[in-house]
Amino acid sequence: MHYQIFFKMKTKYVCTLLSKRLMSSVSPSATQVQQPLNYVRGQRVDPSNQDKNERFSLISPATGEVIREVQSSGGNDIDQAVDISRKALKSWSQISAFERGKVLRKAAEIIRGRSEELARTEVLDTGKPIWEARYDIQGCADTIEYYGGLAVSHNGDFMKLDNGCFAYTVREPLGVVGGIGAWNYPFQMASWKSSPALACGNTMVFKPSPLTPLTAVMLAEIYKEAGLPDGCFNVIQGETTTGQLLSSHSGIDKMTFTGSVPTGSKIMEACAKDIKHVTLELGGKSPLIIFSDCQIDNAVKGAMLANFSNQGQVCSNGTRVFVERKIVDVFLEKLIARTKAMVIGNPNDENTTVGASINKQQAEIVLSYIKGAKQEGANVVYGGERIIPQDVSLKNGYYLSPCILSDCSDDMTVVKEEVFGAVMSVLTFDTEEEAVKRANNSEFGLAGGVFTRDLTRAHRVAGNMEVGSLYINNYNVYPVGVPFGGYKKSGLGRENGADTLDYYSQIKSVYVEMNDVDCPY
Ligand SMILES: NC(=O)C1=CN([C@@H]2O[C@H](COP(=O)(O)OP(=O)(O)OC[C@H]3O[C@@H](n4cnc5c(N)ncnc54)[C@H](O)[C@@H]3O)[C@@H](O)[C@H]2O)C=CC1
Ligand SMILES: C[N+](C)(C)CCCC(=O)O
Repeated sequence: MHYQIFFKMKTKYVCTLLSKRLMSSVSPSATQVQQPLNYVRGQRVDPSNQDKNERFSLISPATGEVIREVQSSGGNDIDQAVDISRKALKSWSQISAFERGKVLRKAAEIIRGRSEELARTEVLDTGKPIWEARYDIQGCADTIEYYGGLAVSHNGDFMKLDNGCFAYTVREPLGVVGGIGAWNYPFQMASWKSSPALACGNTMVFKPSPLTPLTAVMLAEIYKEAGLPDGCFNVIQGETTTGQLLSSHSGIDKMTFTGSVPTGSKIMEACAKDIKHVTLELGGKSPLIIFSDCQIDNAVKGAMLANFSNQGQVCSNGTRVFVERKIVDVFLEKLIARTKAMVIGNPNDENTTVGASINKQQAEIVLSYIKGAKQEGANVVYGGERIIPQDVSLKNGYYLSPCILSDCSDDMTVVKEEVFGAVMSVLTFDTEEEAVKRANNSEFGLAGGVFTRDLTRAHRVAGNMEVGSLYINNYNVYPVGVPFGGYKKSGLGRENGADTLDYYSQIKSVYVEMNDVDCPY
């Protein structure tokens, strides 16, 4: 479902479904949040890691409060989770794809039934507005259902050869998959990685980001309730060391990762030792080209979707907004007016459109990019400041007003590097050729967009852009089934589409001789 449609539904949904009483009854309870967060052999467990000092604090982005301490998983925990996944692989990989698909489809149904609780927990972890969290959870149910349906269709081929001989191919699972997620879409990362992996008959050990540990383990419980045998999906919590131990573990056959380019590169390096398969969904600095013949209000909305969802913490964000010079003034005027109307505040409030940054450190990175941009000559035409909401309980959260920078140039740091916050750089151009050339002048290639009414131009630009996902007259929509992943340094492999199943399986070719062996010896 598109964001816009979701926005329209939001008001109705709020009025009819979400009385305050219902909201509190589905919010994560303190007891639930305090439960063990590792999940191994079909149950929540605390890590056995002997070093009790290896722990981290879970902090609510909305309030800055410490919610709990989480102990990191160590080598023993990972050995155990990998071992259990290996044992579970034997039977799970032998079950028919139809039966595997049924489990996934059932899990999707359970997610829909628990969506409000999942969304509220995601808000607690991430600080994103509740309507965005609902949208994410709903999308995850769709993805899991989609792979549940697709499981049966992922088959091999048959090849007729000479003299009655033939060959066939079988799609087999890779084995035990290690997954590592980032903090901006925690439930989505666990779902997008586990569902195609499980559909192909793999088992998985998943490590969420230490900033957002709460919902992956809920997914594990949902899978169990849906009939997934114990040991097929395990969750371990931890920081960098735990991630390193997982990605370098010799019992892992494939790593799938979402996060920053430097970490992705380290994971790929760790995988090289054992020639592990790897999927990397990394960062971006995506371009959005707005031509003067566009429907301008749509272009403004598209630029906002490309920059301001999830506090700007989205890998595919179109942060380099190239606007044709003759419409830049009117574009900025409309953009500022709409951005001013955004509501910054408590992510659990229905009307909030800008929640909290994930933490102080990330907010400071964002503010320092804005400061640097000013020093390099950009003009802050709106936002880019820390806002302390009136609600005193939120005073320790990091709330930033969405920032619009004009007068940007391609050589500015803010225009070259991934900021991972709501900072839109507006650049001007005169010709299509120039815009495309400048858009492609980046080490990243995750996504891009074009707004124009000229269909020929739209498709020509789409063809010329060096990106994995291209939007014509919209931005940042992710319908299930449409592959997502990057060109260049933005990654390897694809998620969310049918092709994804190829990245979680390998082909075995079987040759069948129907005659006597013809041998020259
Ligand atoms: N493009 C994207 O999708 C994302 C980009 N980022 C960018 O990355 C910056 C840093 O944020 P982080 O959360 O620290 O991202 P990160 O990429 O360093 O971490 C992501 C995940 O990898 C794990 N990890 C870290 N180092 C590892 C290693 N050497 N081996 C294995 N696993 C490892 C982390 O524990 C986490 O689960 C942000 O400021 C942002 O700019 C962050 C999240 C997502
Ligand atoms: C699919 N999407 C863009 C919503 C999330 C992908 C991961 C990321 O932003 O880090």
